[in-house]
Amino acid sequence: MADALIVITDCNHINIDAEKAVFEAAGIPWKLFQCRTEDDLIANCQGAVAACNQRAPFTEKVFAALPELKMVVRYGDGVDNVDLEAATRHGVQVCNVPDYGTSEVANHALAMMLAITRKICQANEQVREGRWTYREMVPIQHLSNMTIGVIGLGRIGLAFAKRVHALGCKVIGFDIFTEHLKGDPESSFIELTSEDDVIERADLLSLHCSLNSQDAGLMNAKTFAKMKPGAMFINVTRGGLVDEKALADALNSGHLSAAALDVTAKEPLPMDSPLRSAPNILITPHMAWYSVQAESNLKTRCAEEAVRGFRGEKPRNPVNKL
Ligand SMILES: NC(=O)c1ccc[n+]([C@@H]2O[C@H](COP(=O)([O-])OP(=O)(O)OC[C@H]3O[C@@H](n4cnc5c(N)ncnc54)[C@H](O)[C@@H]3O)[C@@H](O)[C@H]2O)c1
Ligand SMILES: O=C(O)[C@H](O)[C@H](O)COP(=O)(O)O
Repeated sequence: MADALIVITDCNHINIDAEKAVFEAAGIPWKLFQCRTEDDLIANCQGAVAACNQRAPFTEKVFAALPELKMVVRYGDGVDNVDLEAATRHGVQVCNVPDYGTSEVANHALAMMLAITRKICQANEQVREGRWTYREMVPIQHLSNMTIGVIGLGRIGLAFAKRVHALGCKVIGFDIFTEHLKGDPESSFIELTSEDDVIERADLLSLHCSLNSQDAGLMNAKTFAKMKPGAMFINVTRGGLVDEKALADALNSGHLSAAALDVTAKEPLPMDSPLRSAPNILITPHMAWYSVQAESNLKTRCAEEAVRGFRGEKPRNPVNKL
């Protein structure tokens, strides 16, 4: 039997100094791998009691092959790469690190909104190419004339809504749960309505809902067609929420005037993705969460949770109920 340890299953951060400090202070043996597949996880994680995980897929097959595993902690917020039902069946506690970078992601979505509404990237390209005129950028609308639609009003969606409200925009929103918003004076500026109404009335639609299997393809040819002609679209949440071919078609036809994505269905974005040749699209490499402080907060908290899992202590941020 392999010795008990904590594994980092995969991690593309600049370094793992924060985790190393936490594990060494706790006196717990640990190893770093760069697993991509189920088989990588099964081969490398024997003996692991707790795992820090970035993107590698924890599935039924993986849990069944790792009987000593008691906890998986995601480096991040979303847990869509972990089969929660399978984890629960195998008695594995899944945890995440919520709110390590809420303001970073909301700020990134806001930066994307300002860039696409003010046509900053096109203007920059044009100046570099030697042209000095605003004529190729017309029209640009006054921001406070815009209605911003927000789907998903959790931590990040709400933080984004507050930012755009401060700019004078009208905010309409939809969430499958709204209990936390009722009677909250800080979010009373949001007009809560149906998902369809948000999609149909928004001049700019921004997704902030978590990805559940039933939400896959939430934005598809049908829902993009419902959006106003000339509307804009932002997704900093998960690429799986969007049919990317349908988004490229909506941009190519001019039905949508612009889009900005921080996440794509497959990451890195495949070289043959139709999004690469679509017009008026801004794409960043799943970096909305990043700041020096958010990264350090994320890594330390992820490692501390894994130590609690290793020791059989109560987790701080459980996602599934055992
Ligand atoms: N790009 C990045 O770097 C980055 C960083 C952090 C988080 N994220 C993504 O952002 C998501 C949201 O993060 P959060 O901290 O705000 O989470 P959260 O749990 O606070 O909010 C998610 C909200 O979405 C709602 N929701 C779920 N399904 C929905 C649906 N079909 N329609 C409408 N609302 C729905 C939930 O009720 C909840 O209020 C995460 O799940 C993650 O996928 C991305
Ligand atoms: O660790 C990272 O690279 C990011 O924090 C992480 O992958 C982003 O995950 P999210 O918070 O979007 O679930």
